[in-house]
Amino acid sequence: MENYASDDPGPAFLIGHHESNRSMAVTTDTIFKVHESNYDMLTVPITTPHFHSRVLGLLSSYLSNLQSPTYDPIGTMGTSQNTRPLVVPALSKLDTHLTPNDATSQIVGVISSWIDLCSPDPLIADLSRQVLLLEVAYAAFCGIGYILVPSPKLHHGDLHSEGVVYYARAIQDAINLGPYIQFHIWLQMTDSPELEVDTMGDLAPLARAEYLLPEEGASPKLDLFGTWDAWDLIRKTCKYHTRLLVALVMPKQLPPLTVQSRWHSEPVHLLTIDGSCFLKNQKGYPVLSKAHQSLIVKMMRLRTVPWIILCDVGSIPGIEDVEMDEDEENKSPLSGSEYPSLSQVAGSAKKHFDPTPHLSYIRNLQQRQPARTPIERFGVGYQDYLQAPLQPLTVNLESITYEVFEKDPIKYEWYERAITKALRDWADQKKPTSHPDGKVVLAVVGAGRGPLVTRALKASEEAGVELDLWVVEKNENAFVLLQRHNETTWGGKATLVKSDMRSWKGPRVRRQSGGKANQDHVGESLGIEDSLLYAPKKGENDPGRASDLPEQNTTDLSYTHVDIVVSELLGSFADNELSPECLDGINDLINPVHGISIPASYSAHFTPVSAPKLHSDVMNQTVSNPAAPETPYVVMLHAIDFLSSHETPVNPDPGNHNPANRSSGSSVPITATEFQTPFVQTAWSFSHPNRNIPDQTPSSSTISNSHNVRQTRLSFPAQNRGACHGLAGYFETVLYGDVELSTNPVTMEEKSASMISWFPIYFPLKTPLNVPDNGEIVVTMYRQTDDRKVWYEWMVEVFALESTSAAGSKPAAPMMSGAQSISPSVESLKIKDNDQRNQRRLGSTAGYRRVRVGISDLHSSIKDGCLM
Ligand SMILES: C[S@@+](CC[C@H](N)C(=O)[O-])C[C@H]1O[C@@H](n2cnc3c(N)ncnc32)[C@H](O)[C@@H]1O
Repeated sequence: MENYASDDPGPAFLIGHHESNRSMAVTTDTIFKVHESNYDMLTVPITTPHFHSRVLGLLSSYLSNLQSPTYDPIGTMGTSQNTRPLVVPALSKLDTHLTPNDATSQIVGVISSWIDLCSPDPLIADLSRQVLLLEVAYAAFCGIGYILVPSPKLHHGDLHSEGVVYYARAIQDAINLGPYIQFHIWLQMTDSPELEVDTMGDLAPLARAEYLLPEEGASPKLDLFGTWDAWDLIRKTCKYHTRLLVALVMPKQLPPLTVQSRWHSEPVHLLTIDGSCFLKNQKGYPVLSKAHQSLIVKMMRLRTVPWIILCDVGSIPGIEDVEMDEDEENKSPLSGSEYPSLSQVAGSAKKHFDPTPHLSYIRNLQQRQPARTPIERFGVGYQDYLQAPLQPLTVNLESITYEVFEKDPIKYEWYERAITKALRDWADQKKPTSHPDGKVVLAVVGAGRGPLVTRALKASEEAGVELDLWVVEKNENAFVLLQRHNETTWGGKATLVKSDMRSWKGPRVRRQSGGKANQDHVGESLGIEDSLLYAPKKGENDPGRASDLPEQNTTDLSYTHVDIVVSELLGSFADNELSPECLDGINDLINPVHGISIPASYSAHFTPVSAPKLHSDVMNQTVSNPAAPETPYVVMLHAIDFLSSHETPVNPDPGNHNPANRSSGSSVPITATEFQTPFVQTAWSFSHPNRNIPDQTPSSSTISNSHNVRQTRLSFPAQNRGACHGLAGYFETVLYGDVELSTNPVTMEEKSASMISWFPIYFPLKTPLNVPDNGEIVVTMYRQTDDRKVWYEWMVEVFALESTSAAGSKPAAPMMSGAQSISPSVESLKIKDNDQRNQRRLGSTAGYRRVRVGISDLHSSIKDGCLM
């Protein structure tokens, strides 16, 4: 991996400084010093310790005077928890250091960490809610744009996650109160009870005993998805609000990749790294483990690059007193903006003190970001951006759209390879051609601006096989360019036909020689409405055809077959731009014995995903477009999590906090963390020429398209709980022989790495479905047609496994219903699939039964179907 080149500077890191016990007024001068130290921002508590003691005092006097409520005879008082509510008075001068000034734009306000919005004691929860709202209101008044809200407290004695719903409700109020504020919920990656430590002055321990469960001493366990669960509840309560974001704590010990990839799919806008997360290299400099570096690299490639907040890493020079220990005072200098390698340090004679070594390290990490892949560079700005799929059949594409396709470094190269191979095979196998002179009749159908024509001509040269080349395109604007290319680039070697390929009658050839052949004759003789054959004037840049060919009469021309038809009519889900219907239209023109289609076949694939950003965007679009949640979108999927995947990561990083893998220097390459391999399955496929098209009824005015209907029902085991927001769709195609293209993440590297022409497709769900641990997601999908248009229908069911015997052990994978589970590319899953099918034949798995716990609507894109 190279580092970023100067023409690809990579994402800029914005880095902030957080001090847990900061209590000072922030002025423009403070911010000046922050910038001077190379930080970009500062966190500031919204209120002071004075406010904290005022609230504690209020609570204490309230509790000491508390009398039990007098219950009325019909018990209405029993339904009210706060019979005499405790009201926190508005902030006073001493309660906050914040004041509206120019500095506020560089500040992240921090909500008091001593509150407990989740407390089972309604008094504490309500007091905390009031503190939150007072602080938010004041921050909003001051013009603060970003707020950090301490995480919900998940453990209260033996109660677990009970109060998250109160927290969520309070956050909803806060969002409404600060209409210009972005709220960052400060979350650990996993729910680890020992990370929830109460400190002096916290409200949590003040919860009254009657609201807590008697502790039975069962020690709470680590729950890998516990904090994600809490986040899911909060954001659902707040209806996926676009101003509700995650501030994610980088833990000292990183959790499994399944957990990391889940957070990567969430709106993480702040990444907080505590001083304790850093290791020390041999020279005593703070460094991060390789695993931490790789995760940062991965996170920094999100569409919205998260800001990094360094927490408790020492003071900013000039702002607070720098307390140095002797060791630190003797440390070596940083040379320029580069963080020094060990040899640089050893060789440096001049010694300086670096007051912000953690910051210097992160700045150095920024410079060592690996180069972006071609698709990442190509897709900048398009990550997780919903686009309506193209309809090139009914809408004429613009030149710029073709230009974007033509930038693909792989697609055209692979087509050329496929055509060359097909021509060589044709010649080697001495197959008769459809041309009387023995030329192979090749037609590029749907030629656009002609890149495949250029490739066909190159392939002909490479293979040493002569072509009779036909070019069909229905876009009259693109056709102008085809005419120009034929004249200037292709030497008039192509015969151009402006027509919908479905109404083209096929190529024409002379059966006898001796007469005067002229392209004009060919054009006149076609007799196809709205079609045009391009015939350059004699002597006018027309070396190949008009002047060289012997004269003959048009009556000598007759239709012939196409030996090789080359097309690129594929969409992100293979058949969604109606390649099957278009190629059916020329099926009869293809040489019935030896005819070849490039592509020979293509297949659609999908897998269920969690995609909160896409869900939120689709919901927002629904306001103006009710069909939005029933539209398949083309998206460069990025912030998504695959719900069904291999448990073993593709590229496990053993370097997680292993001192042997410590990185100290500027020269060590970093790669982005690779998450697990998804379980992607094949929905259906099409192949051409299609020898099985049923005969059309002569009495019917329309062509029956029922042979292009498809249906599938596939089951996906889901190892970990999550929220299913939709399906990610891909395609694979066999161009010819072993030349294949793929956007399927499982096979793309092997088949067509670096191809950029297609982004995946996303089939949304109107309402997300929650999936339990070790659950099963079953997807039923249809490709439908009414002979005028084509559309998709999709529906998702979620199943949980329920033990039917007290002592049953968990099966390796969920049970199957009527669904298939086949992935041709994933051998291990094939084996699992066979096992499951065998089980299905037997009818049960001992000790377990499937319980449907969720079902989506039957979604249909009929309103936005593709017109045939
Ligand atoms: C995805 S573009 C590919 C263009 C070009 N072959 C390339 O690879 O850059 C598909 C092209 O097929 C054309 N097309 C689609 N359906 C067609 C049809 N039924 N008859 C003729 N052209 C068609 C479109 O106008 C468009 O130019």
